[in-house]
Amino acid sequence: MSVHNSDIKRVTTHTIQELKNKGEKISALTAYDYSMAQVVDAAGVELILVGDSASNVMAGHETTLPITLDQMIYHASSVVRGVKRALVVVDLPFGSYQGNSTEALRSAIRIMKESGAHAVKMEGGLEIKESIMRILSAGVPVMGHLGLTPQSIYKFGTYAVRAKEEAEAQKLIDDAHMLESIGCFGIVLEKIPAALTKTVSESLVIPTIGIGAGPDADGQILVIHDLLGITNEFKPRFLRRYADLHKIMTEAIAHYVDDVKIRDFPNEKEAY
Ligand SMILES: Nc1nc(=O)c2c([nH]1)NC[C@@H]1CN(c3ccc(C(=O)N[C@@H](CCC(=O)O)C(=O)O)cc3)CN21
Ligand SMILES: CC(C)C(=O)C(=O)O
Ligand SMILES: [Mg+2]
Repeated sequence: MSVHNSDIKRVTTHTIQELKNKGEKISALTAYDYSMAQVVDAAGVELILVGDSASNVMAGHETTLPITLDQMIYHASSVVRGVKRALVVVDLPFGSYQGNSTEALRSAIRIMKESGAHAVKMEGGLEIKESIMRILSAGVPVMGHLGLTPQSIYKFGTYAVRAKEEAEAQKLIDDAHMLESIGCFGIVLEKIPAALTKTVSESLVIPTIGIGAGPDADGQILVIHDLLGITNEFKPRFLRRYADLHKIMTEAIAHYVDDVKIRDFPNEKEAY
């Protein structure tokens, strides 16, 4: 091995800030396992999110609510082992931080200690301010998440665009400034009008990372299985599919089945 981990310049929360300062857009994607994290990291993505979307994509649940802190730690530790360069951020799952700030701090510390990740992400604004402050005080970088917050789906009822109304837009702007003022290093903005993303991103020092939030966020994030076209049914307007792996994987597997059936696999060269 000529290249050791220590030879690679790691992305930190400061690197992410410098990208915004330079006017360079930030690329982010999710990953939930070691093999996918290796590919995503080596392809040059700066921020890898171990999203609670693992609840949907990995476990097949309808919502992000069922995934547990232990399960998030399992996914996060697997991702960390596959990453040499990117900043690894982990979603605090539903129920692990909304109760009180002591429980929130305990959850964040478990993620940092048991997975080796570099930061946590939490959904919400003023409602969770005390919890975010406790975690930041412990030296754990925190990323905010405003707009469509899937852990609150049963409060809102739909996955429709958020903050179209003036009052909700103003609350989002206030929450974003509050998150910056207490020391969050970035904020995910999910499924809000592009004009609101522009306003928020231009008035904040810290970077915004958008999903369904238009072109003016300081960075973009997608779920990796959506980008690769593995999730076949999920086709919201904001998604661009860069490959049709669902088709490629299905054809490859069907070809294998055929080869087994016709006794072509394994052949002499593949046997001992
Ligand atoms: N595979 C996957 N990709 C994601 O981006 C994702 C997850 N799972 N799970 C957690 C959250 C949920 N997210 C979502 C969920 C639904 C829409 C959405 O636009 N759904 C409908 C429209 C619903 C409506 O307008 O009421 C759609 O067009 O598919 C967007 C983001 C984003 N996250
Ligand atoms: C969609 C992103 C921002 C997320 O929170 C997740 O994947 O869980
Ligand atoms: Mg999430």
